[in-house]
Amino acid sequence: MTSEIVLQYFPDLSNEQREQIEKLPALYEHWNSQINVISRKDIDLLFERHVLHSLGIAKVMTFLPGENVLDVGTGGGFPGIPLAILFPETQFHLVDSIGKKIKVVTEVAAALGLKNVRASHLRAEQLTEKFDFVVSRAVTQLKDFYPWVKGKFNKQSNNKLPNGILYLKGGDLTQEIKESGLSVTQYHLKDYFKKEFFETKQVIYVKG
Ligand SMILES: C[S@@+](CC[C@H](N)C(=O)[O-])C[C@H]1O[C@@H](n2cnc3c(N)ncnc32)[C@H](O)[C@@H]1O
Repeated sequence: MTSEIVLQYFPDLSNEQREQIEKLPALYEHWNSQINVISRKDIDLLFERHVLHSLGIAKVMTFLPGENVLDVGTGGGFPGIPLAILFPETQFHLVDSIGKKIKVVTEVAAALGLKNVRASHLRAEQLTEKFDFVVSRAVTQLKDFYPWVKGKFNKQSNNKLPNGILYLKGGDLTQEIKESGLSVTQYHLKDYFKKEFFETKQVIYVKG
């Protein structure tokens, strides 16, 4: 397994970032054997299906130094860990309602020396802090997700999009978007990544 596919689309990574990315397979193989956070068949495709997919958010948004980003339902750390590697000066708070997943995230972040990651065992609804952006993948439908994070955004926006949600989704989202009643912007990852896996994958942006 090689990190080539990540470097192909993110050629400007520093040596430290490359080293952190290259450490991921061994770390996830180790932790996945104890606590299942990635499906077994996906471990072989870690760079494409998890790391590069998570970094799809970075094709839509460049987080700024000092900004705060929440990853809701991070599981083993996706998309939060790859994004924290890419944006070392942005603060990431990774939360999950299952404690053993947070154990994996905490261990992986420590092994990578990531100083900008905090991981907490809690439900998103319990959070009282405010964030600039909320990221997520594979947690729940937009109509259920939005109320969890509503009102948790800093008022001041400094990026090309106002503070809000950047959610990784796939497949036909027509019904889901309609049911949510939200005004969304869809970014198609096939415009950035030329692999079949990304054919229907999107980043969904919702203003906070
Ligand atoms: C299918 S997993 C996805 C994990 C990760 N985001 C990924 O894409 O690999 C969904 C995760 O969301 C977590 N979750 C579900 N509802 C949640 C909530 N209200 N607050 C925090 N985490 C939640 C679950 O515990 C689970 O780990």
